[in-house]
Amino acid sequence: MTTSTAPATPADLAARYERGDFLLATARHALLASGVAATATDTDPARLSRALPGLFTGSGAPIAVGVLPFDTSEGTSTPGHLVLPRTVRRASSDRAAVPPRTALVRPVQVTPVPEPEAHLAAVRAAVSALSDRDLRKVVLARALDLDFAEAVPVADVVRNLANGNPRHTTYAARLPGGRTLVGATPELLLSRTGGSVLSRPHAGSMPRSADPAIDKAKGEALLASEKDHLEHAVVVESVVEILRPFCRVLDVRGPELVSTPAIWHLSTTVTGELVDQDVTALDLAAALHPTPAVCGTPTAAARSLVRELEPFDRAYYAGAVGWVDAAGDGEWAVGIRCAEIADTSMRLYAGGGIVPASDPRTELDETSAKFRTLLAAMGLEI
Ligand SMILES: C=C(O[C@H]1C=CC=C(C(=O)O)[C@@H]1O)C(=O)O
Repeated sequence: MTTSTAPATPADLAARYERGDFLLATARHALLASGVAATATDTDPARLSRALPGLFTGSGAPIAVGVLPFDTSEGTSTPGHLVLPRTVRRASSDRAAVPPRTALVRPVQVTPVPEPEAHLAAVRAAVSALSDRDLRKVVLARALDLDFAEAVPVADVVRNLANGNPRHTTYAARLPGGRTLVGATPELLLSRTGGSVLSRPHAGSMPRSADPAIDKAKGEALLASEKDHLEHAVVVESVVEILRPFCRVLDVRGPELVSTPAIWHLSTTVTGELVDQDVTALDLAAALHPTPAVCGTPTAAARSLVRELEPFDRAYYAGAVGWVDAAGDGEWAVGIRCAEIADTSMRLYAGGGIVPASDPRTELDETSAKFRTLLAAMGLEI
């Protein structure tokens, strides 16, 4: 195992990413992991975590990187997947910088899954199910399949994501079976640095506008929206409730208005001090996941409704992407604004929180805006 200290900027690392590597990068810090010293694959994140000390010792790698799927409940078929890499490069910088952009070929076919009309029907069904089944919130997603005449240039997509989303976390992770998950997420599930934990739940959205005055008004409308504050509060309550037993102090600040290039969001910052230093970043991420930002409340009933209403398996969309080291420190991002790439095709995912006051058309438009993160990286407007 080598940990490179050669000077590099986060932009250099994003530019050096190659298909098969693991990347977690903002314009100010980045981690690039390459090669495979060992892997661990398990549907139970707790078992993955318990296996880690032995894997660290056996492989000599002091860090594990990887993904958790959306569905981590008993009986799920999509496993969490960790890689103990051979090489890890890290970079941080006071000056934000991004790798250059590359022009990409256009897809030969674009297929929404389901069709927009069917998503509208699913949102209506979800709103009814909320009261019938006593749910406070459920997150419903749709997908967009892009087919190309040639292999998708994964590394170029990743560089374009980093170029277009410098304030957010661009990620790429190899999945079991050789596919690649790529995305640029604004949402931090959990980081642990020594005794300090940090979570930045996001929920409540409003598509942005190219017109500055309209854009500003949209942000203000989100900040004033009772429906979005409710959607957001459900997530913060869950994060706080789950972190509280692990932390001796917990500080909650927010919600505040934040933005990606495509969307306004409500975001809250939760910080805490760990009681027990043996609890790792992966343990905490597994305890929090799936938050109501990607699933709903109560979790099990919301997950059942997601399975009933979405015509696809989410796999790693709305999962978690990150790393944990032998000391227990680590960072796990929420796996949204992403696509799964398999050779000549890619599936984009976008979801939104549904509460009793949700309007189906607004929800459809919100998912269209969320697709823009990946579409912009592909140089597409659809
Ligand atoms: C589930 C997604 O976004 C979540 C994160 C931020 C805002 C959200 C919302 O307003 O619905 C979602 O909870 C997604 O982008 O696919």
